[in-house]
Parts: sequence; C-alpha cells; structure tokens
Amino acid sequence: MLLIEEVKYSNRRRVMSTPGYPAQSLSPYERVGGVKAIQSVVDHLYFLIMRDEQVKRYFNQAYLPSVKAHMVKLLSQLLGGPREYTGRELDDAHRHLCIEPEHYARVGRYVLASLLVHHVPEDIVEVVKDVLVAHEEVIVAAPRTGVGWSV
Ligand code: HEM
Repeated sequence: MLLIEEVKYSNRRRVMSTPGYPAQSLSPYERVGGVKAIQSVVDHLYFLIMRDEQVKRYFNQAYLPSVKAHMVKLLSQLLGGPREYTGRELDDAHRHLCIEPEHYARVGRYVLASLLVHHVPEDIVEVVKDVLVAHEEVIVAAPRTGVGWSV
C-alpha cells in the first residue's frame, strides 16, 4: 500500500475572477509551479543529502537518477499533480537500509528547507511536514517520533 496519499486541500485558493474568465481553483501542485518547480526542489534536496556525511552513505548502492525521478513523482502526486508514481512502496524501498530516527529527521529537515528556499507557500510546507512526521514509522528501523522537526 502506498502510504503517502494525495493531500486533500480544504483551503484551495480561489484565483480572483477576471471578466470573461471563470474563477479557477489551483491545486498545491499548481501553486508551487508544477513539475519544473518540484524537480528543482528535489535536485536541491539531494544536493543537501549527498553533502551530509551522516546520511549520504545510505545512498552508496542507490541509482540516484531513478530515486530522484521517483521522488519528483511522489511529491507531485502528494500535492495533487499527476498520479504517476511507479516506485516501490516506501516500506519496501527503505526496510533494508535500517535508517536511524535521527537520520530520518535530518533528511526531513532537508525536505522542508528545500521547499522553503524554493518559496513554497507555508501552508503547503506545513502539510508536507505533517506527512513526514506521520510516515516516519514506515521508513525508519525503530521509530522515535517527534524529534527535530524544526528547520
Ligand atoms: C523523508 C521521507 C522520505 C521519502 C518520502 C522517501 C522517498 C523515497 C522514494 C520515493 C524512493 C524511491 C523508491 C524507488 O525507487 O522504488 C526512495 C529511495 C531511497 N531512499 Fe528514501 N525517502 C525518504 C526518506 C529517506 C531517508 C531518511 C533516507 C536515508 C537516510 C532515505 C534513503 C533512501 C535510499 C538509499 C533509497 C534508494 C534505495 C534503493 O535503491 O534500494 N530515504 N526514497
């Protein structure tokens, strides 16, 4: 089962209606700038991860272009974009890595930092943060919730 599901937004922003154009509501995916913006966020995320001595070793055996492509699709789907994620379930993708809780928190902070430096609206950052907290137990070896989530 894919545990990260599309985030349902109750507070979809209404774009001001222009005479002749109907009001539209934008998904979080559209609000952040679509796939190009999400690719930039993910590039930045792995830039940070691969410069962190504590976490980069987990990726020694990984084929990074594929991991990044899957992360782009997962994040896009989470934010209400196309449902195109074809990677493994998150528990299957991470179980063999025996990830420590503090390393999950480090990567989580990098996710949030990457969103912030790309000027992703704060309400969307908050939703991603909630998703990260909620999915720690799927990804880490022995979860210890609630550690180190401030950026
Ligand atoms: C923060 C939440 C995380 C999400 C949403 C996430 C998401 C993903 C996704 C979508 C993949 C690709 C799956 C596939 O290709 O089938 C992946 C792979 C991977 N992730 Fe994560 N990940 C997270 C946290 C972490 C953390 C904390 C680490 C290590 C410190 C990590 C290390 C890896 C590695 C090494 C792979 C490649 C595994 C392999 O190829 O066997 N991930 N992750």
